[in-house]
Amino acid sequence: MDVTITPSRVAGRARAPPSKSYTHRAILAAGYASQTTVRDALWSADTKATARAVSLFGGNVDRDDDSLEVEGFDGQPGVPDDVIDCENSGTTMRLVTAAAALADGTSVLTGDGSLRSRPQGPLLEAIADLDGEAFSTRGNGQAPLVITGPISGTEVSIPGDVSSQYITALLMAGAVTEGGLEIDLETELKSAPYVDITLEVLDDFGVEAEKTKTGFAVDGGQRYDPADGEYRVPGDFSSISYLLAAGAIAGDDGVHVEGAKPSAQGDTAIVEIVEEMGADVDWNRDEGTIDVSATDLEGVEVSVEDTPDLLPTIATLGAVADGDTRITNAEHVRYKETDRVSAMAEELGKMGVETTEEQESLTVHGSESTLEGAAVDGRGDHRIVMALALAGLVADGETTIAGAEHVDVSFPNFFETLEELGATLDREN
Ligand SMILES: O=C(O)C1=C[C@@H](OP(=O)(O)O)[C@@H](O)[C@H](O)C1
Ligand SMILES: C=C(OP(=O)(O)O)C(=O)O
Repeated sequence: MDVTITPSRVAGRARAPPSKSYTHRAILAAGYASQTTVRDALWSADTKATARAVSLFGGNVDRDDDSLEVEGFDGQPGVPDDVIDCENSGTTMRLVTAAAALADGTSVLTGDGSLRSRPQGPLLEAIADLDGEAFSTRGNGQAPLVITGPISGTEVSIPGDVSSQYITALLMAGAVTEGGLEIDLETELKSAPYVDITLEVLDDFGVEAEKTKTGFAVDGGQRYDPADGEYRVPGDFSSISYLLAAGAIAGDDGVHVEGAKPSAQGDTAIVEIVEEMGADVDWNRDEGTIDVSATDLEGVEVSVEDTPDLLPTIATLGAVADGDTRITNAEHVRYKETDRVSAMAEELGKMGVETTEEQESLTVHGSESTLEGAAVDGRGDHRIVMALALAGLVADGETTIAGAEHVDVSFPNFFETLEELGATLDREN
């Protein structure tokens, strides 16, 4: 689907969708448990992939409005009777790989072209070190993956600078092994707040896991058992970043965002970033609301070491701001649905924005006057689509984004939400 954005101002109320990261973990944790109601779940292409995996392991997920009724496989995944298709979801592939290593037999995982080009090697090696069998059919550390369990080892080391999802995966699976797992980090950990999210969800499901001097540890033989059989998902700050950015660049009369209660998400940093760039921002943490309105923005320097998913949003904010916006510690942002560092440099380039790209950083040389409407490519990546849509709000002339349907990965009603805020859009199939 192509979406064409006509330059527009935005105003009014918008609700953030529930967190994708928390929903994935809640669905899989509920899979490890016996029976759980997951409330306010995000039902998107990616979280559906995790739900399908839970079903293939012998559980069942039923949707009832915004709640999911999850019948778990009670700590012991069965051998799937079909290939597990993780589609576009890195989180699903990593978390499910470690779950598959608990089954007494073989599981096969695959995904779409983007997911089949992302790195899985360190997790495969970890499973092999734990006495499971794990290989990439092409021998290149990428899916399709073949995993045979059960694992039996208790100590493993893994790099922390490729994906934190490997650690999340091992912690979630390690809790139901016999001997538990000690995970040593071979490098510094990037995307660290995502492991904090995991520890928070584990705790809410009654599972103990901890940070150690050298990494993380989880005892085995634990039961996933949330209080009252229920878990509630908070709002998604990566998604909120687009709403705040829309308000900061085009919200003269203010945008009011709901669903923004504090949680372990590193991407809450977007509130400070937008404020530092000069927007008027007021976050009422108790109510879970953020009010933002547009002013002239100025370039900033931001490290995305902990917050890789904010890069596309910050790049667009930087394009509109006056002066340079330097986004640093961004190498791991190249291993996402697409290489987002290059994707944002090239697509903003089509809109007349100058950037300087280095292996670990992106500098956007901004100024609102330079943004020109253009035909751009969302690269099959939900975050690139949404960040380019924001640029389209303030460009000179129309911006057409190809592949706009990919917002269904994390923010299925993104374009409806923009329209409700007053943006003028045209969809073409
Ligand atoms: O665990 C998670 O929910 C996620 C972790 C991050 O990935 P990496 O740990 O691979 O950087 C993030 O980019 C992704 O969108 C979601
Ligand atoms: C990178 C992302 O997700 P995943 O790793 O689950 O594909 C994302 O949502 O930006």
